[in-house]
Amino acid sequence: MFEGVEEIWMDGEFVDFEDAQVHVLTHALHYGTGVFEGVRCYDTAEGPAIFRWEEHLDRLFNSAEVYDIDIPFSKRELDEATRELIDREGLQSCYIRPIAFYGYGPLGLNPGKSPEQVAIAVWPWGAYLGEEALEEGVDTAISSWRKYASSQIPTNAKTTGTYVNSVLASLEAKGNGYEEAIVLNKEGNVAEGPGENLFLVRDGEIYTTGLAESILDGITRRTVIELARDMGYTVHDDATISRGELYTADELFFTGTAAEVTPIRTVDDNEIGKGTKGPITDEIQTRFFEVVEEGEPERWFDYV
Ligand SMILES: Cc1[nH+]cc(COP(=O)(O)O)c(CN[C@@H](CCC(=O)O)C(=O)O)c1O
Repeated sequence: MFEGVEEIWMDGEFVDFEDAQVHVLTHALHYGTGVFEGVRCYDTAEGPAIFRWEEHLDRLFNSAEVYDIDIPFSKRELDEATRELIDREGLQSCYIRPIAFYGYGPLGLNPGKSPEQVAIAVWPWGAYLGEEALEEGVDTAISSWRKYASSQIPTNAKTTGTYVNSVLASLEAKGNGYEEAIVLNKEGNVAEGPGENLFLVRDGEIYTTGLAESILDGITRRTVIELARDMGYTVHDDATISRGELYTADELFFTGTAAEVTPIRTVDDNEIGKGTKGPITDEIQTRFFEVVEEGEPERWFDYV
């Protein structure tokens, strides 16, 4: 996955890939006390451009605030470091992974005097669930693991430690021969995927789980809601979707920085629609890729 990656930006310096190490007693390794982002730089018609970078940086700093992580660099410094790293790696398009975390210091639940560290890595990352998935869709299963509630752990923060919930769901799905899981919240209604938001199409209208359903406020989710409305679709962005509604949906799809717009073709072996990418999903996916290839609207792109 990281073939060819030469350097990582770490705590203010560009370090060789193999030197980007942390101590085994790093606080975040033991207690999951880190926050991160997943961002894409696309090779647009006008050259490499980071997609909705400002929103991602805002979310990173907001996530950090939840855990009193005082990121010791400004958004501008992280922005400059990222652009320089992409340039030094000679990448036209890439996936960007900023992470801020409590480093090696006294252990114990109170991070106390642990240093606050930041690293940024970039690497080429193609279709998250596989190229074929973008065209044909993925086979999914409802996870037996529920999404943690926002009253238990803030779901508006991308916290490293909380991804064990996603890992469990993903391991279970793949262990049972499916490509991805769909996770229900503690009420038993649909939350999202382990690393994606979920959209449902029924009778020509589009639904996605509301932020109160213990989901991440996905930036791709915001993008798709806006694009779909611009295309004239009615979008219900605060829906409560039951498990049964997944089975009877006309179309389903995931959205995410890594997943982009990935159709869902089956849920628990039930075919969705015709068991392949639905027509509205196709329209939205096509529009999404037009946007990221053309670099339009400008406001969503920061050229490297
Ligand atoms: C739980 C979850 N929900 C929704 C999303 C979509 O959010 P957004 O990227 O802002 O549209 C992501 C992103 N998942 C990231 C990490 C994936 C990984 O495997 O790591 C991503 O897509 O980069 C999630 O992790």
